[in-house]
Amino acid sequence: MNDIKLALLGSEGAGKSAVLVRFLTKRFIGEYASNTNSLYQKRLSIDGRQLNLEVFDPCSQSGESRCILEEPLDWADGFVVVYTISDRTSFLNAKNILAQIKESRRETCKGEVPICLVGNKQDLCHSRQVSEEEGRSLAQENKCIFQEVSAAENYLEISNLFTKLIRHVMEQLKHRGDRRRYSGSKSMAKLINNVFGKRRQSV
Ligand SMILES: Nc1nc2c(ncn2[C@@H]2O[C@H](COP(=O)(O)OP(=O)(O)OP(=O)(O)O)[C@@H](O)[C@H]2O)c(=O)[nH]1
Repeated sequence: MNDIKLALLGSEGAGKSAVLVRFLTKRFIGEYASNTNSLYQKRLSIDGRQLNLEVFDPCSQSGESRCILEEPLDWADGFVVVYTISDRTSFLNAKNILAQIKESRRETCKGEVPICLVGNKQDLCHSRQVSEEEGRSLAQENKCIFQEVSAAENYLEISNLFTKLIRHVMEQLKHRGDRRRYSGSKSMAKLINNVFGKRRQSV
């Protein structure tokens, strides 16, 4: 069984939890507790391979320029960076997060870091502040998968995005001789507990 570890990053209220819960449960749930770090786990089968997916959804901290946590950066095999198309600040924050991921992986990761840039709340396009083209070029600059989605309205696009990202992660892991620094024994649950003393969840 392959372990795939993803971290969700983005501004407060960008819809990280909504996107993830849509993928994991096919449902949209309007409000989530945002003051806890959560680790979601799910068994999946992709291309006939059984996977154990773990996704870390950190709680937001106040301040857009907050530093993302070092532990998820080290721990995760891939990242989902979410911004809101109707909030330019969240887009700028996503840009900053992408730079931080690249910087943190510069030394250790020879290949591309699997990242998916998600422009969420596409249903709010009447109050759009970030064009689709801007999102696409930021993704191209950073060699990310890109898609605008609406966690409120769609499941399929989100599911396809996660599947693409997971495939990319599987490719990268296959080519990484050293596998990962944090294998089974040092799980994210432990890391989260070390840093925050918070809970873990299973979906
Ligand atoms: N219209 C619309 N609202 C959305 C969408 N996705 C999420 N929301 C709403 O945006 C708000 C924030 O969503 P969350 O999923 O909690 O966002 P988050 O990024 O996890 O927020 P934090 O946990 O505070 O960092 C909630 O009120 C959601 O209902 C979407 O696609 N469209």
